[in-house]
Amino acid sequence: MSSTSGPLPVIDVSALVGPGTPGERAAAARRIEAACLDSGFFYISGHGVPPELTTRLEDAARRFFRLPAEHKMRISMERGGKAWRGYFPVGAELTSGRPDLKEGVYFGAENDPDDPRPLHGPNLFPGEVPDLRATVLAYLDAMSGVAQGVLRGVALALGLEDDYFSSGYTASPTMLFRIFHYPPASPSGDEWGVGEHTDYGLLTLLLQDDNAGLQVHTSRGWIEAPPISGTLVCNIGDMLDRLTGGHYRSTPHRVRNLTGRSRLSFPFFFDPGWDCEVPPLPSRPLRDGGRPRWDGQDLRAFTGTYGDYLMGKVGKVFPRLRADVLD
Ligand SMILES: O=C(O)CCC(=O)C(=O)O
Ligand SMILES: [Fe+2]
Repeated sequence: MSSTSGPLPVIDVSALVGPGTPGERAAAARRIEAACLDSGFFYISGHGVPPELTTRLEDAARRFFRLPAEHKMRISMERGGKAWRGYFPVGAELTSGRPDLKEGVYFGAENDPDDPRPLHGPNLFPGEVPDLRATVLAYLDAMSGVAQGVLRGVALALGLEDDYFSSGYTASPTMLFRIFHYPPASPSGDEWGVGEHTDYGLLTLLLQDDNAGLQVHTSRGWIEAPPISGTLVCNIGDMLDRLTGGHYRSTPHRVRNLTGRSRLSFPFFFDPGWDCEVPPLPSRPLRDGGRPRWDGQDLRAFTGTYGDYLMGKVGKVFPRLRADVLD
């Protein structure tokens, strides 16, 4: 249960996200590679997202969570149906089989109402916080540019063309975005804001307010990933772990808010296209001989598309919504 403090690297990605010389890009890629081989978690600076956009987002999110419960329920996930968008109250999501001590709103790319794919469709925005819509959509747009830049670095690190992801797996990415509010946890209880899990896709980019709570399970034990102003926490998901034969780690993490204050976080998930299969790269032998990972799952054994993989996970974390999404 204990966690020790241990710094994760802060990597300047400006040369990958914006203009950069081949030398600068290669240097950033080497730092990303070292972090991916180690814990699979790092901070990024130089991402170019305007601070006023993140301030606006935080401010609008705070106003939303302060609304009376019945107002928040006007955009409840039940109304989002198979698009899997909208608000869920504290206790409705079960990340690792137990209710999480958090409430939140699920968003994604703004899709057509007739999009036949599960988890695709229009977002639900609250009428009471009218600026949230434009702010979330601007933030999604900014994040997809940052994610393509970080993946350019990952591609270079893997010895691939720098557009390997942007012209392939993420040419038409699956993008999900959430805003979470973690009420303070009781220091004597054993409630988790988010239970231990790994993320499902390629990359997660996490904005945190100034309250700590995120913990990462590295080979040196559980360490904290506290907020660092102006940075985002970046971690890799199961699909990048699978693609690299386990060389890049999709590392378990969890959240416990012991600050005594309300914590807000904003994870953005940048994942392969819905219909993409993500087989391991041919040139990579399995790390540790393909030893099963923390949860006993063998990522290599899965067959199917990223959409299939994601749907398998969704049914577990939102059992009540499963019928909506799966029928
Ligand atoms: O809120 C956080 O700090 C992390 C959230 C997270 O791990 C997730 O949504 O996958
Ligand atoms: Fe996560």
